[in-house]
Amino acid sequence: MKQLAALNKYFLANKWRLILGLLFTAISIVFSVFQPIMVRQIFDLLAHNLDEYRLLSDTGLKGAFRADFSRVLAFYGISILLFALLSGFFLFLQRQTLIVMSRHIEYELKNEVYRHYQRLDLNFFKMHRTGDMMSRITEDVSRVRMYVGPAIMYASRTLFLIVIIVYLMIQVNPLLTLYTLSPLPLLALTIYYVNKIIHRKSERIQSQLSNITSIAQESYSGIRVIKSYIQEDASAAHFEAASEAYKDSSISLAKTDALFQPVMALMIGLSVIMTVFIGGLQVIQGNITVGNLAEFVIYVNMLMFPFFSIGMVASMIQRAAASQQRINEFLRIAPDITDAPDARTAALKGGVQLQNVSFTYPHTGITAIRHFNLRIEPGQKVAVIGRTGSGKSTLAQLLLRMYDPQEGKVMLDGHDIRQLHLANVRGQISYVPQDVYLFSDTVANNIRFGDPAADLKTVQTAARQAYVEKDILGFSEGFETEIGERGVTLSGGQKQRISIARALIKNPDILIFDDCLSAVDARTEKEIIGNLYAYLKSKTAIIITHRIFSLFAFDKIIVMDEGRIAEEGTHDELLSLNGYYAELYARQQSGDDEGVTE
Ligand SMILES: Nc1ncnc2c1ncn2[C@@H]1O[C@H](COP(=O)(O)OP(=O)(O)OP(=O)(O)O)[C@@H](O)[C@H]1O
Repeated sequence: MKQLAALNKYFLANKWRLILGLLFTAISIVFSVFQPIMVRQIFDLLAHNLDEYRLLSDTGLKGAFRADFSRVLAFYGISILLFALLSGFFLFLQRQTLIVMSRHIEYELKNEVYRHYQRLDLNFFKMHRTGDMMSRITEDVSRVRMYVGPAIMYASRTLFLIVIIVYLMIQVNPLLTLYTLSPLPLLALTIYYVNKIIHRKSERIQSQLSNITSIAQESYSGIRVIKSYIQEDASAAHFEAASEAYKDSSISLAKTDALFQPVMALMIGLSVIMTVFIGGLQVIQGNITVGNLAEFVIYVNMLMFPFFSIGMVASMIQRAAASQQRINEFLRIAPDITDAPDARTAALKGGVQLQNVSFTYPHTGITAIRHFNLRIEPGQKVAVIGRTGSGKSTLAQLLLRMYDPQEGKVMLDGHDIRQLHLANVRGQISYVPQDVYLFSDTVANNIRFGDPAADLKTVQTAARQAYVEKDILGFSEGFETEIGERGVTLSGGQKQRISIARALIKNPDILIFDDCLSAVDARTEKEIIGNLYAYLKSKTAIIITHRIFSLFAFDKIIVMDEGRIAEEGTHDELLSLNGYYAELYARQQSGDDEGVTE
């Protein structure tokens, strides 16, 4: 249960709601125990006065006696109603404080987990499944809420009720109390175990349901492949099998649920019978009054739910502890890439230097960069070419400080990148990734992601520079067109260019384009490069590519191979080397490969 201690800070932050909630619970219970006491008084009054009433039957006082007695009964009736209303009112306030508190804690915990995810390194996201991360922030947080709200509410109610009622019962007759309460622990235990079985079955149903959802989702996304391979029937059979497993589990849960109520009723019945039987004997022996017996029967009924909830609360707490442990597991992971204690902020001009850098991906052990040295002066344009898997994208990740190299230094304008604030580094570099990602939002907002304060005119200019404005104006709602599942479907080339516009609008000093023109045709590519040439005039640009852009006068071209620089120089210098670059150029010229962009 120590996992749940992590939630104490939230209780502290919500202490007034908690204190008031507990106070309202106590008040509500005090009002509720008046009812059995008054019932006892009515019964005793009745028993006592009935004989007197019979004696008066021949006198004229009978009518007056009845009227008086009716008034007393009415007084009791109204009082019971009043106390029930007051108890109900405080019960309402109890829920308004404790359940509201649990919703606040749920909100704060969810935000804490989300904020933590945002701070974690890329490595964390590579090592954990998205579904796992999502379930910890949704289902696990919901289970924890059951502890911080309902479990506390039921537990405090149970505790107060049991203490007060058992005290009152003992006052009347300790022996009868013992007999009456004896079946109740059994009830709590039964509920606990039945609840565990129900929970286990519900969990299975939940995972089968998510399996069904993902099968359906995959088949909708891959419908073109399914149809073209005529796999509709196989796909339906796959879905049916998953549905059947879900149906069987649901029926099994319904059976357990159906048993639950009768078992409860049996236990309650047993307690009441025991009370009436033993209590009746006690009345005959003159140890207690008939009123006490009636009072006891009400107490037993009042104790049923608290004992029932002991089992429920115990399993709620167990589940919450398991969930909180899963949440803590992630919250305890600290990002490796953080600001150094003495981190500084610098206005970068665009100088980039890598000194003997070696980098191995921590979770796979693949060495992607080996003893790498490179110097780029501010304002230089550099092309990075190389076979697939040669480490080009990894180089970009190191410049953005998504990872720290195990050896060597990455420097920006002479500052070790680890000595600069992370936000300072990433704020001055624009990166266009290889696998473009656009959010489900409007085109304009997707571009604005690079500069949230940008007005429409600036957005339009960036789109024009990325040579995508014409395409956007062709959409039904122009820049306000929604992208994503429910919006317009963009071509790969359009996505790439919107992603470039997003990088340009940021207006940084250093830009890294990671093979981001692979999906556009040669003519469009030429236009973009023409536009970029003007835009990049005073900026440092690193263009990772598989194609040779001979139009673009790069200050330097590097050819990478297995994480090292294999060739380095200008276009002409590299051609004269007669190496990989010259070979690629020749291949592109002859049309064996994609054409050289000219
Ligand atoms: N996130 C990662 N985790 C583990 N290994 C990785 C990761 N990204 C890349 N690698 C590995 O590092 C090596 C270099 O990959 P990288 O993506 O840098 O190559 P690349 O030259 O950009 O390739 P491409 O031209 O296909 O994009 C490859 O062997 C690759 O499998």
